[in-house]
Amino acid sequence: MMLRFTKMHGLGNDFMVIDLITQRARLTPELIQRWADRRFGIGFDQLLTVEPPRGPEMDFRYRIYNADGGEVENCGNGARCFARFVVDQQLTRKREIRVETAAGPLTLTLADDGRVRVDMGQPRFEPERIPLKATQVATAYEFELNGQPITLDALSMGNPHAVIDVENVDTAPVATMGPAIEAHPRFPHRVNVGFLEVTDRHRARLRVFERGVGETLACGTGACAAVVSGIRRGLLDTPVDITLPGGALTIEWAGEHNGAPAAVIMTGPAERVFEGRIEL
Ligand SMILES: N[C@@H](CCC[C@H](N)C(=O)O)C(=O)O
Repeated sequence: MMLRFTKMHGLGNDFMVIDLITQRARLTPELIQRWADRRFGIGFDQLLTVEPPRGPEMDFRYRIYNADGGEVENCGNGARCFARFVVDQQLTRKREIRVETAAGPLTLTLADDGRVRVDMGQPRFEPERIPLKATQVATAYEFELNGQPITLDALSMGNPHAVIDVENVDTAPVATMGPAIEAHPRFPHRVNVGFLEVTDRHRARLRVFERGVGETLACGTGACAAVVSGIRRGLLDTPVDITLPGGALTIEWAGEHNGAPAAVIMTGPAERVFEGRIEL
């Protein structure tokens, strides 16, 4: 049986997108790993599936799998590509789309300039919701890594993120520190690791070592987590233009009011690359 798919990307964070409304497929971690391979497969950071919603208040269900085959809760660049995909494939005529994810509902809006605006929901700081082994909420957690002390912030955007401040992202130790923190025993579900350089109060640069993938050209939830962390620690003010190796996103966050964090808004591009069919 042949399965239709679309290759897409958001700032170079690339996806295989499969319509599971008009087609059927049983996905296994082994199959996803094989397809994700950039030499022997299609090549992607994440696989996204478009599925029928399970409740009447949602338009679609959106599921996300990392290149290592593991299903994850959230993907910001994927959410924008999801919105572009369902409109281009004429699966909806709406311009404001409600989708169900493993992290909760998301609202995706197609703007007139072709960019997609996503209400990414509330960030969460409680250690048990990240999850992170820590006794209380903080913005600076002390870690030991290969015998060296390091300080990082941690929060959840539906998926877990660590944020480390660096002077210059170009020389940040992403390839060495990224995998060591991703697999640190204090993050029982592993973690995405962002290296944040604050340029001024409304601009920042970021590189992300993604859980289950490695360093990617961009990470939408990582950008949201880094901006929220920067605003919470008094380093940044909303809105923030954050530049990743693959391009820039605009992130807005109105902070916390009466102990409740505001939702994070992410705006950026979503591109279709090609369509294909693969033997299942
Ligand atoms: N690329 C994504 C995040 C994908 C999931 C992440 N690797 C995880 O394991 O949580 C984004 O744009 O947010």
